Amino acid sequence: MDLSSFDKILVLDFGSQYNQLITRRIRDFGVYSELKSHNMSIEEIKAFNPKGIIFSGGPNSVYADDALKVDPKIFEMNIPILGICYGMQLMAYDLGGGKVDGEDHGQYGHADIDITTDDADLFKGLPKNQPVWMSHGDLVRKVPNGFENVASAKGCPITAMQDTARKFYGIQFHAEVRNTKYGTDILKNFVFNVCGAEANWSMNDFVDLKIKQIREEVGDKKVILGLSGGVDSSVTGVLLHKAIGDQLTCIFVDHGLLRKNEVEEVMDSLKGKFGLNIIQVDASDRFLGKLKGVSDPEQKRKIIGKEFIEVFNDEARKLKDIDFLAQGTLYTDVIESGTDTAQTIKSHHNVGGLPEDMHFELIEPVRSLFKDETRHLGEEMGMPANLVWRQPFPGPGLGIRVIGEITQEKLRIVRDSDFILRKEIAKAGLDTEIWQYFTVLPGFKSVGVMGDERTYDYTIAIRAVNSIDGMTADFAQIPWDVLSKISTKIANEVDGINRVVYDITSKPPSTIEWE
Ligand SMILES: Nc1ncnc2c1ncn2[C@@H]1O[C@H](COP(=O)(O)OP(=O)(O)OP(=O)(O)O)[C@@H](O)[C@H]1O
Ligand SMILES: O=c1[nH]c(=O)c2[nH+]cn([C@@H]3O[C@H](COP(=O)(O)O)[C@@H](O)[C@H]3O)c2[nH]1
Ligand SMILES: NC(=O)CC[C@H](N)C(=O)O
Ligand SMILES: [Mg+2]
Repeated sequence: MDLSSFDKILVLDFGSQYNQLITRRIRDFGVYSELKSHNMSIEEIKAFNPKGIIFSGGPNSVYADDALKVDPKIFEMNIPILGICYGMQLMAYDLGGGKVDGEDHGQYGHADIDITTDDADLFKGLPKNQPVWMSHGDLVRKVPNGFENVASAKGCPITAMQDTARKFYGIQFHAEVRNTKYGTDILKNFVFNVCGAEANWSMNDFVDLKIKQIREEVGDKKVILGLSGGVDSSVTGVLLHKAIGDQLTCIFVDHGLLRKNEVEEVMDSLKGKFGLNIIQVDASDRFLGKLKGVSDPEQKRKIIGKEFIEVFNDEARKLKDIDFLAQGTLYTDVIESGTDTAQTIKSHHNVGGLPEDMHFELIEPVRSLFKDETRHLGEEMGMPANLVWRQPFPGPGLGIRVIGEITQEKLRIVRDSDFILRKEIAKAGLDTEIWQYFTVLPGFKSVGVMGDERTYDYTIAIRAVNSIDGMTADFAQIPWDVLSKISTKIANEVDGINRVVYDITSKPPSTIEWE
């Protein structure tokens, strides 16, 4: 099996935080799609043989010195092109006769657009007036030669443009985000009606394709996998085992930052299952030793990332002749850690936290997927629901839930309060409904009164969110009576806590974890 048997849509990357969302929406339609650099050569594009090409959004301005470009010959390939935001501006700027500028403008968030013609290919079958999501500072002022303006919005007279003869299209808004009500339909109109693609790809093909790629890459060499018991590394482990069998050894690291009973639970759920061979390493002293006295979140993440690799190195030395390190890295970890074109939000330990002088070659088969896609991949491979739908737990563990310096005392408080929270959430039957929930120790003290005595103790925060892919999230609305029980139990049973607060922020503007 190779890619030539599928219809494909190529997405070219100009640096938007949402670029991979475009490819995954298209994969959701059953059409194979990949994100590639805007620098891709015409020969490489020909070899990929896409049915259509999409230019993503991006932070630059098309008229600036640092603007990212495409080879102009792409416009002569006779392949349909859709430009989104920056992508549309690039077409307007590069195709001749168009005009783009950034004067007195800026539109971020909701907007209502009007489709101004009955013959707008991308909006076939959709309402003439519809809500979209914008995020731009520049505007197309004049459409390029051969194009017509087909939609407008307040403050954005040219919101969509088309040249039906060449099959070139541009939209100023982001069809790939969920806030654009008919975004999926607009992308479908492009993929199926304009490009004529067929839905002939599925997650099952992804499994076959990855197994083939992994076998080619690894050959007869050996691989260790960082296995946390979480969704991403477990799915990666099962996939790798299908591909290379006993050439795989899994390393589960107890870094002293795990949740209560986690070591036993992980070993119970995975040891001897799916053919996985697991080595458990107790490395808590070395992690906690290196973290002593460190309070900066990015520094903590980098120390944890480096120490993980040190542990993997030590284990690889014992096993001998290990060339590859596998991880369950997801696209969210990659984009938030920063790329050539995207900014660093936080260094995920398994990407931005890796040391520069690493001796392993990395194997990360789910690196282009989002959490929900990885879950579907796990289901596709027959993994049980309790594993696939387990809530995410970050690699740096409780280390980024104790804000500032980590001490044993603070770890105990987060661990015990998290345990109570998880128990009560499960009792209330909410554990399969809320995407992720945990407690955070902000590290300040406040005054309380318990048993007629003054206390001066720590505050604990409850963080609970709903999300699909971890890129955006809303705070979960846990019923008051459940919250009330949790609060009472934590204040009564966890020594050192006299106040419980509830985090009611979404992502953005916050992130899910506090560090
Ligand atoms: N305790 C650990 N021991 C070994 N490897 C780990 C550990 N924690 C994290 N990793 C590695 O880091 C990767 C990223 O961690 P992350 O928490 O994002 O994924 P996960 O634990 O596999 O899944 P989930 O997001 O559901 O918790 C993991 O896929 C795994 O390869
Ligand atoms: O393996 C990981 N290593 C990390 O360094 C890391 N930081 C955050 N997370 C998890 O990623 C998702 C998004 O989290 P944020 O909104 O906090 O960035 C949430 O599910 C977080 O729990 C991490 N996972
Ligand atoms: N999201 C985008 O693609 C933005 C494009 C461009 N940087 C602008 O501000 O208009
Ligand atoms: Mg995890």
